[in-house]
Amino acid sequence: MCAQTFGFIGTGNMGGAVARAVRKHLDGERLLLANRTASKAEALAQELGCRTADNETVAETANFIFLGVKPQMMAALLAELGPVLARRTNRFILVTMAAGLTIARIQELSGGNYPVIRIMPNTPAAIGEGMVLYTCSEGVSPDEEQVFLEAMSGAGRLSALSESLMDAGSAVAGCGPAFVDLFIEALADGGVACGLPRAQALEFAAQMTAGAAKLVLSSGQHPGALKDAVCSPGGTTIQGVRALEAAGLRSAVIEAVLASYEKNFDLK
Ligand SMILES: NC(=O)C1=CN([C@@H]2O[C@H](COP(=O)(O)OP(=O)(O)OC[C@H]3O[C@@H](n4cnc5c(N)ncnc54)[C@H](OP(=O)(O)O)[C@@H]3O)[C@@H](O)[C@H]2O)C=CC1
Ligand SMILES: O=C(O)[C@@H]1CCC=N1
Repeated sequence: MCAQTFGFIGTGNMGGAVARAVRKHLDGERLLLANRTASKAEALAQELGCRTADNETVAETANFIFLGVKPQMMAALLAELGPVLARRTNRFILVTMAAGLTIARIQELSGGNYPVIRIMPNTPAAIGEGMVLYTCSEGVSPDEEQVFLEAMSGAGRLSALSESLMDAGSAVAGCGPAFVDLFIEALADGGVACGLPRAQALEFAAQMTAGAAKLVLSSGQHPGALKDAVCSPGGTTIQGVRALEAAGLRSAVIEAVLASYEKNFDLK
């Protein structure tokens, strides 16, 4: 078990998901949770068997300080934490998960050239099936990166990514669960339209989506080839593919990723 303390400020959807993942490889004593609405942190602390604290205590004591607030709230939070961080004499690393905000911006807002790890997680991290992109600032040592990666390994796949590509990666891996959830919901609606009970339609749609994704990853085959393997000549699937192409599915998905990517620039 890791001897470092991990603190979370902001335990909402994403901060909470990452805290759940980190707890798998971290003793409860080493995990501190703070949230504006304290009851949210308290409920999660009860679930995870760890402690709550206020923002100041987390900023004073944690070795890895996860900033789990919305990008629009980051300036106010770091203005509050800045004096506390400036008083610290021991080593700490800020971990930001905020969409759009660069490492340089986090350093500027925090008032110090502190080491920062910028991550882009996603909600499946809560169950160990996440895709977590990360980039380390100068000043994060290889040993510290290793400690961080071990603690985060319960989140799913971790992939180092140049900061210049973080917004693009975010549009695919960070926002993507929402796009896939829409697709699963629509698949289930289609099943209901064909007469399936709702619960079964949803189960079939979700398990199929998980299985298809795992097949892409494990087979190494191009998704186009896997699609071809499903489409029997003169069969049923190709008629569905025809309908999706007529409705512009692929273009719609590409536009969705671009729209999410572009929004990052409003948040900087
Ligand atoms: N949701 C997602 O899928 C992803 C989100 N992110 C990033 O994660 C970050 C959080 O997003 P998300 O979890 O969705 O948002 P949420 O609104 O679910 O969570 C934000 C949390 O921060 C708390 N908070 C706000 N201000 C403060 C403060 N000053 N001190 C302590 N706690 C505070 C809020 O408390 P309260 O309970 O009072 O509202 C809330 O619980 C964002 O920066 C986002 O860009 C990154 C990848 C994916
Ligand atoms: O919608 C958002 O802003 C966050 C960032 C990536 C996923 N969700």
